Amino acid sequence: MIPRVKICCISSVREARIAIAAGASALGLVSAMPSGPGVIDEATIAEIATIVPPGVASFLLTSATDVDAIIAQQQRTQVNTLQLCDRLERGTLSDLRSALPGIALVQVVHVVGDEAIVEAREAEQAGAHAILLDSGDPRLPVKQLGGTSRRHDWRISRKIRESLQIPLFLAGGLRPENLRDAVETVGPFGLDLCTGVRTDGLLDAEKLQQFMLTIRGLATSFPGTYGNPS
Ligand SMILES: O=C(O)c1ccccc1NCC(=O)[C@H](O)[C@H](O)COP(=O)(O)O
Repeated sequence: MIPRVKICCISSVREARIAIAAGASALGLVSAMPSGPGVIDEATIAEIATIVPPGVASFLLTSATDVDAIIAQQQRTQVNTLQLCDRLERGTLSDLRSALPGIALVQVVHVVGDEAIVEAREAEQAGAHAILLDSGDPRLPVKQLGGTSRRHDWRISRKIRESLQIPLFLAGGLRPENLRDAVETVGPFGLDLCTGVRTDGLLDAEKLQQFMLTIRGLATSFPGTYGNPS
């Protein structure tokens, strides 16, 4: 299976069109965060969401930890996928599923150590449709919830992938040069990247093209990347 590609930190309709034309399966739209380079305002997120065609997912990245606030964000922006970059503190994934049928829920787990394995399993059991592994650190005084351009320990990511039945996205420091290693080591359902396809903060069509060509050149199949088919 060739992994899906999610291009994150999309900052304009123009960047969205570039990513879609290059073959991205999903676009990441980053709302207010405690830190990071990719934040845009909600009006722009809503504008971009309107031009995303069927078959391409529009992910709203949120740092909110209150279910009611997250529901309100989805209603304002009309995205089809919510990426929860932090742990919920008020309400549950099950509450979100009930309130927003048809909206996919992707729980981010930051791989800081082995405890991420349990965290990912708990999110699956709580109702996440997919898990996204990233390299932030929510324990810092100013939380890092993504956009770090750092890799984490992909051996832990592989263990997590093997323990899940739901799709796994891998994020954090991905670029054309380490793509093969990432896919062979982790075997993710999808790859998510922000800084690796940007130059001076802007989406770089050439880097993106290089990334997509490298992905398509990966002829190997990776059994088990989407649970167990039985
Ligand atoms: O980019 C940000 O500002 C950001 C801040 C907080 C959460 C997520 C953020 N970016 C979106 C992503 O999820 C990135 O695609 C992901 O962290 C990978 O980023 P990178 O390592 O730069 O490829």
